Amino acid sequence: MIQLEHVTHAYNGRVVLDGISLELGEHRIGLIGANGSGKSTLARTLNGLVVPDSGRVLVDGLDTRKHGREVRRRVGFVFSDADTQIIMPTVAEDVQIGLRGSGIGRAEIAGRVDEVLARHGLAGHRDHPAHLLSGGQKQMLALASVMVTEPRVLVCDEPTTLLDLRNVRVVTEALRGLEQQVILLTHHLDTLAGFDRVLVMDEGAVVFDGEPGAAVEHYTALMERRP
Ligand SMILES: Nc1ncnc2c1ncn2[C@@H]1O[C@H](COP(=O)(O)OP(=O)(O)OP(=O)(O)O)[C@@H](O)[C@H]1O
Repeated sequence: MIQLEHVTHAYNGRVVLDGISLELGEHRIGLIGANGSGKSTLARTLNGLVVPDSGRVLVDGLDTRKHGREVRRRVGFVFSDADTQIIMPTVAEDVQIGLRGSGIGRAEIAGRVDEVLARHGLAGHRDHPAHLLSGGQKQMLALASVMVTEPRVLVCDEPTTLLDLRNVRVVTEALRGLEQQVILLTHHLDTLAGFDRVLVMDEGAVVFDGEPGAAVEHYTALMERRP
């Protein structure tokens, strides 16, 4: 369970999160809203990448302000541009690096890497140069590299933005199949069908909180009213 209590954050004096309080317990939660409405900043507070100016974020009762490392072990983060997340030369090395310092033995690491690569459709690319993968494969690798650490929650910040339609489907299906809690930020509104809950953000506040169809309607109406 993730709890936000009166979370407020400003950049250069401009408030981008304005006193947000939420309890995030559902399996699949979507977060939508206009560019600049504060979605990424909110998402980054969930694993302590951003610590709010005031208020607090609790992950299983752990305050992100005090327990950043422990929180990041529980809350994995996938970015929209996989290139910024892939850091090692080969596919297997990139997955493996997430387990460095975990105290897990070599044989178990190798087994976990193989299993995660297979689950993400990358078994045949084990020793491939990571930078030569297609955009969709890179996003699956970024996902695999986070999933190997077995987070309890996965926050995905527009993971399909740079992908073609086929790969949007591949990544969306992969996210749907996860047992973990998934919090998905997206401008691809149709990927939220079947989600348990969708939040709409506008100007630093959550302005709608409900089921996907109603949330998309609310967001569409909001955008149509904009000059
Ligand atoms: N590190 C930063 N320094 C200064 N301003 C920032 C920083 N990060 C975000 N902002 C500003 O905060 C506001 C909210 O940005 P944020 O990225 O949270 O919005 P978003 O809803 O995720 O937008 P998008 O849909 O475009 O990704 C924007 O005006 C942005 O320019």
